[in-house]
Amino acid sequence: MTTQKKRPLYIRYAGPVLLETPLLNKGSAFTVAEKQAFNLEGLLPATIETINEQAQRAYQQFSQFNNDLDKHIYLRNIQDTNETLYFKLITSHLEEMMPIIYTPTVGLACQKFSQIYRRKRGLFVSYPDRDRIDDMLQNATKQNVKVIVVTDSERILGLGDQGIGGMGIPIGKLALYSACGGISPAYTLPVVLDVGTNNQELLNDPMYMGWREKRVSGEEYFQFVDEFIQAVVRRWPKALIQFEDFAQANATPLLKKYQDELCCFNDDIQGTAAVTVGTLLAACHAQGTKLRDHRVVFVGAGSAGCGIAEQIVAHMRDEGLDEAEAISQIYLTSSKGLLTDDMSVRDFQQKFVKSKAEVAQWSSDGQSITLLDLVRESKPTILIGVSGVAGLISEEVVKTMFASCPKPIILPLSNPTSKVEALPEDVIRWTNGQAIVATGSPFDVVNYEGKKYPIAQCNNSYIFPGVGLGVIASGARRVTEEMFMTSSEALAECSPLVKGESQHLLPALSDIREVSRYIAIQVGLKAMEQGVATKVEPEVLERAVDKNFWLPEYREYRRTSF
Ligand SMILES: NC(=O)c1ccc[n+]([C@@H]2O[C@H](COP(=O)([O-])OP(=O)(O)OC[C@H]3O[C@@H](n4cnc5c(N)ncnc54)[C@H](O)[C@@H]3O)[C@@H](O)[C@H]2O)c1
Ligand SMILES: O=C(O)C[C@H](O)C(=O)O
Ligand SMILES: [Mg+2]
Repeated sequence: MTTQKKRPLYIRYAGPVLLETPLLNKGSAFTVAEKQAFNLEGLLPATIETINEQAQRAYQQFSQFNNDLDKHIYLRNIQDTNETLYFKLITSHLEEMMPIIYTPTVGLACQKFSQIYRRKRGLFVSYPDRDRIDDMLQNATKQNVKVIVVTDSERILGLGDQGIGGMGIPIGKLALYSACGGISPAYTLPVVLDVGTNNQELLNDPMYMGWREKRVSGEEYFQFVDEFIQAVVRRWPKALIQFEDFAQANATPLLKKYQDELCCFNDDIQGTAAVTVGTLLAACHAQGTKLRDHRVVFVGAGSAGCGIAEQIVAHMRDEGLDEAEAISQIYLTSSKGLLTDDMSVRDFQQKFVKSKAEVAQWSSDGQSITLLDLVRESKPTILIGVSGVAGLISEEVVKTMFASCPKPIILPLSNPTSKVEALPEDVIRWTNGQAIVATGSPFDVVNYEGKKYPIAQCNNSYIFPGVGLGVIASGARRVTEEMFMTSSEALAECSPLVKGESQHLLPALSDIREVSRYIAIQVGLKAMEQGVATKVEPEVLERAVDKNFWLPEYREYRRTSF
């Protein structure tokens, strides 16, 4: 990545207001000349520090907290007072701090959102204020918004309905847009749509800060979301909108409604599919297999499960199977067992249901076909957990799979850590060290019989920052399925295992910015090929990626004349 000296910024704030503006505040790094020009004399200690010195102090303070939620609160406080320093700090310690600002700690921060609330960040768009959404967007502290992450908080990770507490997720995702995808925090806006909550604990909690009503649903809900979307289109017509952590019943309908009309995507459906297929492509490469050689069982048939299944089908087709053959190798289970044609299922699950007549004899109790029945009978080579339920991938399930598959690929992807379908160390032990394992939340290396097994974090955070950068740099007006497929392939190409560099399935976090840049260029090229980009020259795209890649360094300030 090339770094260029940035032009000075012309600033119209001064004095305490400048110090209270997180995008502009430099704290002890204001120079003598700036202190004079911006009425800061006397407001700061005498020593002028570099951003590295500031980050050193902040890291020392961070290290003094001994629980992750306190560390999270501390980092969020830096983010709300000095965004440049925040990104300097977290990008210098990404491996240590990503689990604090993002999954899994962000889950707890969402659950405790009203209790730990400190300062404003993002937009709270509440249902009772629905006739004033345009005004709210005018109030946003960011004027030139390029990426919005929006949630209605109904399915926060595997933790269910968190009311306005779900705001923690858009904040965390957008922090990664800047830290991993180089998108300036000046361009990002986290939004929570407050349509009430069905979480009775929150409704009973006197501290709860959201609209204290049951969730709005049905037509009124979709109309409200549409009012928000149309207001965004009026204010920032080119902004990329990422839908995040919507419940299963709304996630797919919203995506279908808007994906051909706006520049938008659903991260849980499409981002998750892309990172999972990227991980599977890397695993296949390690085994010398193709995706089309595999039989895949899903534990969970919701947004993530069906999104991944669709993209696996698309890749199997690219590898020569026809659609029906590809679908026949994929099995989805919900809490009622294998999806079969005698069940009532959602539209997006329909194509994956199996004929009950053909599989009825698989059932051991003559009724539903449980996960164990399915694994015993279908003999999968890949098992993917996206249920949000801890422990579903049991010892018996794994050992049954292993009995007919000597090199199983097992991905317990549910977040946060407390919801993981199986612990990696157990899976490694139950398969005598033969399984390839990746999880959604971060896990330590597993030591088994003297050997070390690194556990890849198969999380959509490997995908959305690069996709976002590619969309911005190419000026894409839509985010297509093919752009996501390209992002999976680009991620797999960056796998250290594929490159023969190490046993790691996915790249190290220390390389994530280079990986995002590579994904961005491939995604931008795909957008051009498909005619949805405004830039059309590959060299122009590469330059735009580098030009858009924001790095956390202070810029020189000059005073605007009023
Ligand atoms: N690693 C990642 O990047 C990533 C991305 C997206 C989602 N996820 C995780 O995946 C989980 C599910 O997300 P989603 O958006 O698909 O949710 P969802 O609510 O749309 O789907 C959950 C599915 O699990 C099924 N389920 C519930 N109990 C079950 C049981 N006992 N047996 C089998 N299936 C059961 C439900 O029927 C449903 O089909 C969450 O925990 C989320 O954190 C991880
Ligand atoms: O937020 C994450 O860590 C991944 C994913 O979007 C999820 O909902 O679990
Ligand atoms: Mg999510």
